Amino acid sequence: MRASLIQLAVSDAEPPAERRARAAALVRAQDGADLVVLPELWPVGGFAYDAWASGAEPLDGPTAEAMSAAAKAAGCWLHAGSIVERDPDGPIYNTSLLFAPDGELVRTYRKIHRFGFDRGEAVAMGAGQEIVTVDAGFAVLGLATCYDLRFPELFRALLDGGAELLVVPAAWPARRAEHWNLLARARAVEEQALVLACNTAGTHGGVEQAGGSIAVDPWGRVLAEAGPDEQVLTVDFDPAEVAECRAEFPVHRDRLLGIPAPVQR
Ligand SMILES: O=C(O)CCC(=O)C(=O)O
Repeated sequence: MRASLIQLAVSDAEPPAERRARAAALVRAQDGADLVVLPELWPVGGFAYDAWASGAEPLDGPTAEAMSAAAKAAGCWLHAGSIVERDPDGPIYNTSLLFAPDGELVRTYRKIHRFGFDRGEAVAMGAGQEIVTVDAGFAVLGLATCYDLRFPELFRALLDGGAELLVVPAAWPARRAEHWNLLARARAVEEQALVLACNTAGTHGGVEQAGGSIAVDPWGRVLAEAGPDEQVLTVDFDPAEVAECRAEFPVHRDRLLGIPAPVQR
């Protein structure tokens, strides 16, 4: 299987419609790939908080429409990264979109852990409530977004939901690039899963991005890794390796289920 991680450079200067057209053209060009992944919040300029409310879209809005057509044209699964979703009955959400090769929007995932560091996302967005796994035929995908990477309990829940391939779009700052790389590998080792983690490049909302999109196998080995600038990272992977790794080293068999409450002495 082949994946393309489109590490898009997102800048405050590029008008959203141009960025959307550019992203769609990049997806269409990946016609040899089985799965294409875009990063987090690229349609609204990532960290450009001021653009979130005005850039919010419904699930059949212009980004979903362009990405559906691009997935169909390329004939591949497309994790289109995330948009700011406008829910007519609620708050806005940081929502990932997953399209099948026929262009159907098969699942969405609302980011559960909002980035509370500078309060921006935690104040502006609603929190997702649903753990999302999707059987894509070649593997069961587990969906998470950016800051979620810091919360291993989510990934354990994805494992319990059958996840074999963890897909993580992000807008991860350069300041914590080592965390990004280390956590992507840690999640692969812990869950004995493949990890495809696609970041943005460039600087948006005044925050320089790490790039460094990464593909990791279930043993924690790096299959491919991007540099800091815009690029399409292509990687070949074998979904069967997940079951092989879990059979050869069945660590999940030894899990402590029903962890007792801590005792303070
Ligand atoms: O956890 C981090 O260091 C970055 C998280 C982040 O930028 C996000 O979730 O948007």
